[in-house]
Amino acid sequence: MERFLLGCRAAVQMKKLAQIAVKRLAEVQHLESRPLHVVLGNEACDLDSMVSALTLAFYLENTSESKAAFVPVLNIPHSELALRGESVFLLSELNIPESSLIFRDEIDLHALHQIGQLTLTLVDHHILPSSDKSLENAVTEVLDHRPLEKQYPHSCSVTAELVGSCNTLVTERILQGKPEILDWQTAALLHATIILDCVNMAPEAGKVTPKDSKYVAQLEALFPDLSSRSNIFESLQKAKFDVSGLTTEQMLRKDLKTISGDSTMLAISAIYMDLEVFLQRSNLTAELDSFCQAHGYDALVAMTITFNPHNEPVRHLVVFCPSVDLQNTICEALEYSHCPPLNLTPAPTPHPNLRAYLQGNTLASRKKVLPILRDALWGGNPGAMRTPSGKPGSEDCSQEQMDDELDKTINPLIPEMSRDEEEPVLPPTPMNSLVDECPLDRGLPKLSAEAIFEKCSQITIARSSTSPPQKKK
Ligand SMILES: Nc1ncnc2c1ncn2[C@@H]1O[C@H](COP(=O)(O)OP(=O)(O)OP(=O)(O)OP(=O)(O)O)[C@@H](O)[C@H]1O
Ligand SMILES: [Mn+2]
Ligand SMILES: [Mn+2]
Repeated sequence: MERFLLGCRAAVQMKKLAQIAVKRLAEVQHLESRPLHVVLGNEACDLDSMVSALTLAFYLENTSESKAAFVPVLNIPHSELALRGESVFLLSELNIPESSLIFRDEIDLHALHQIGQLTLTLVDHHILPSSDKSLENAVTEVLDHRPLEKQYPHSCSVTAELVGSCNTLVTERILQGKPEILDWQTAALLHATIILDCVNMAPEAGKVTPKDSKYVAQLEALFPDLSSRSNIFESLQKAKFDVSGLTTEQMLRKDLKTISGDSTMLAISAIYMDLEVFLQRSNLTAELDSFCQAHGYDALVAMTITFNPHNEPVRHLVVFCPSVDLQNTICEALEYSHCPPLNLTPAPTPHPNLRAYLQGNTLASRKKVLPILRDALWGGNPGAMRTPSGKPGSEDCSQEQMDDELDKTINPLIPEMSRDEEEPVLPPTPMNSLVDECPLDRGLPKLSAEAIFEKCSQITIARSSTSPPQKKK
């Protein structure tokens, strides 16, 4: 009897499995017929890029009439997520499994584009690196928070607004479009990212704008049990700046952008440590040299940032370049830049291939330094500078821009200086980085459409199964 009963059970189990398989097959076939609309962040894949891709794809999937399947793709290899401590921390705090995410080395965008199954929304950037140039005509939407450096056809919807965080623009889109889809987990992702990008909404950091503050307040009004801003900022900042255990190569890759001139490729890495500590790293020059050789970079600019006892940023610039001529071109461009002036003071270094400076203008982050370097690579004449679209970009600095720069540098020092109320305090004009080399040419995709479907359904399951997750103990 027992054998008979076990047989019945097996038959029923098999039946159930067969039904699931048929259902899955139907779903996959359905997906197979649905083109993919990928929401893609930038190649540095900082928290702003990751979260704006996740949340905008979520919004589009829940509101769009298009029959496309909307999928967020993190524009880095899966293996590189671990270098982004703040992202790993936030995903774990919000119970979003890393396995539910889709990374650039797990999906072949070019192959999908070739069979006409791809449309793209770019978030937190709007210029594709040369290795992705052929994807340009798949771009149907841009959502970015730096000045536009490239025109897209009218059929492409472009939102570019100089706010502190791209996620402010995503939050605005959701709250104006379909606020009811916003769940606690998605709100927490948006809220935390805007707070980190805007340095805890501190005006003296020069990032936050009225729109960032407005939407952080709206998220808090809708979800009063979101964590406190200082808790969020401190834990994300700590995770972001924790570079313990990273090799020099990993530190260089952790927050990297690249630009290219005629035949020159330059990497710019944000380094979250003090200059002195960085220069004392063992074998530094050899490490920098092999990093550049391995990736075909002709020079590397490391932008270090730490904080003094008053918690103010201290910035240094390090220029590594074996070619004396190119090193002089880069250093002169940085030293003589006036838009913005970097106020550089040379600092001692252990090696002739290395030049270092203390950067007096502590508001000038990579968004400001990158255009100076790009001009230098294009022959130092802003008019000659070419954005990837081949259009000359104007890097000339108008008088009011220079006054504006001066303003930004002086204002935080004299808080009582009245700000023109209706004039919103804009963050330093972030410039898009002309990423030339996509650091992701790592061979063919590993996921078929079914596996992508599997991942997407995991995301759905992960989302639907979570009420506001209890904070981890
Ligand atoms: N004033 C500050 N106080 C505390 N933390 C600060 C302050 N300014 C920056 N940070 C922290 O350092 C990280 C890097 O900031 P950044 O160098 O200004 O650059 P960014 O990442 O905001 O923007 P970029 O100019 O690099 O543009 P992208 O190329 O990244 O698009 C900040 O995240 C903050 O934690
Ligand atoms: Mn951003
Ligand atoms: Mn950055």
